[in-house]
This record gives sequence, structure tokens and C-alpha cells, in this order.
Amino acid sequence: MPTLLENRIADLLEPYLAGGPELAADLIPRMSRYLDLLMLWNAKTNLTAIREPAQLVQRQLGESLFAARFLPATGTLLDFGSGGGFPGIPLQLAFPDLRVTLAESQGKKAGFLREATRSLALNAEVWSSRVESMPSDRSFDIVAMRAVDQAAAMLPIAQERVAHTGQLLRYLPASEETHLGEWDLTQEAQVPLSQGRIALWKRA
Ligand SMILES: C[S@@+](CC[C@H](N)C(=O)[O-])C[C@H]1O[C@@H](n2cnc3c(N)ncnc32)[C@H](O)[C@@H]1O
Repeated sequence: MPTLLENRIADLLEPYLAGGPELAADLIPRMSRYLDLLMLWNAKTNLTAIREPAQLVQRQLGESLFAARFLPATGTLLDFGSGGGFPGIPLQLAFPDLRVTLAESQGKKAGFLREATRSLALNAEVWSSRVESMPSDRSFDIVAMRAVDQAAAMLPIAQERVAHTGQLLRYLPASEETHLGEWDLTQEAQVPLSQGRIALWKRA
């Protein structure tokens, strides 16, 4: 038995998808398999503190997918500090032609990401080390950061990885400033059912 029926997953995701672009036709069945995998691994490895399946769908999968409305469906995306794959895996499932790099420095979480990449046949690679140790010439069309500790210290490292014409995507608490020196804010939106926001910037 799957953790949740596909109809229930679709209902839970609806607020995050409403008004957004057309996404992969097989998104919901593949999300269902991803949810099953998360539940299995979360029982033995601390991938996310959220353990209740409906909340996991809303808070992690839905919030990740909400960003799809502001992103290109192709190109490259770096998920900086991916943890259990948020937002990189839902966005890859939504956009099959988006090539995603899941960067995660904790070995057990990186092990989960490798297993998810293999068993969901994702168009993705796992960088199982710190982003700082990537070859210096690697850059991405989108660099996404969600719930990464020491955000102030990590931000310049993320900015360095944004391609010249690329964009930085961040999930922000309600109180956080969006001013980023020498970068222009291109999008900002309240995340449904949350106090948080997402914001995108490009170089000025
Ligand atoms: C709190 S978790 C959040 C995970 C996920 N993005 C989410 O929204 O649930 C932050 C993750 O970022 C990873 N991390 C922090 N700094 C990193 C770095 N410089 N390079 C790679 N991973 C990093 C940590 O190991 C941790 O698993």
C-alpha cells in the first residue's frame, strides 16, 4: 500500500500548483513513490523532522513545487543543502528536462539522495560534499537554498555558483530582508499555508 492515495496527494498539493505552469503528466504517481521512499528512510535516518505524511506532502513537497511557477523548465539547478531532496527532487519531477545537482554534505542524507536518484530515475546527480569543494568553474542557471543553516555565511557561496545570466532562489522567513547588494529582486511571493516567502534574484 502506498503511504497516501494519489488523489489525496493531488488534493494536498493543489494550493501549491494552482495558477502555476503545466508540469509533468506523471508528477503525482512519482511524488507518491518519492513519499514512500522518504517515509521508509525517515524511520531510520533523520531526513526531515516532519513525520506525518500529509504534512510532509504540504510542507516539503508542496512548498518545493510552489517555486516551479518562477523557474525555467530546462537548464541546470543546484539544490544547495538538499537534505531529503527539497526543493530539488520535486522540481526535477515537475520538469523532466531540468538537470538537477543535489548537494548535501551529510553522508547519510547523501546516501538517501543517491538511492532516490536511482530508484526514481531522476535527471539528477548527487554532490555528496560541501558546495565549497565543487570545482570552481561549475555554475548553474538556478541555485536554490531552502532552510540552510548559517544562511549569511552560505549566501556568498551560493551566489558564486549562479551562472552569469542565472538566478538565485531562496526560501525566506517572513521577517527576512530581500535586499541583496548588486543583485535585483525579480520575484517574491508568499508560500501558501505558510508564513514564509520565496524570492528570486539576478545580477544587477
Ligand atoms: C536544515 S537542512 C534543510 C534541507 C532541505 N533543503 C529542506 O528544505 O528541508 C540543511 C542541509 O544543508 C546541508 N548543508 C549545509 N551547508 C552545506 C554546504 N555548504 N554544502 C552542502 N550541504 C550543506 C546540511 O548538511 C543539511 O542537511
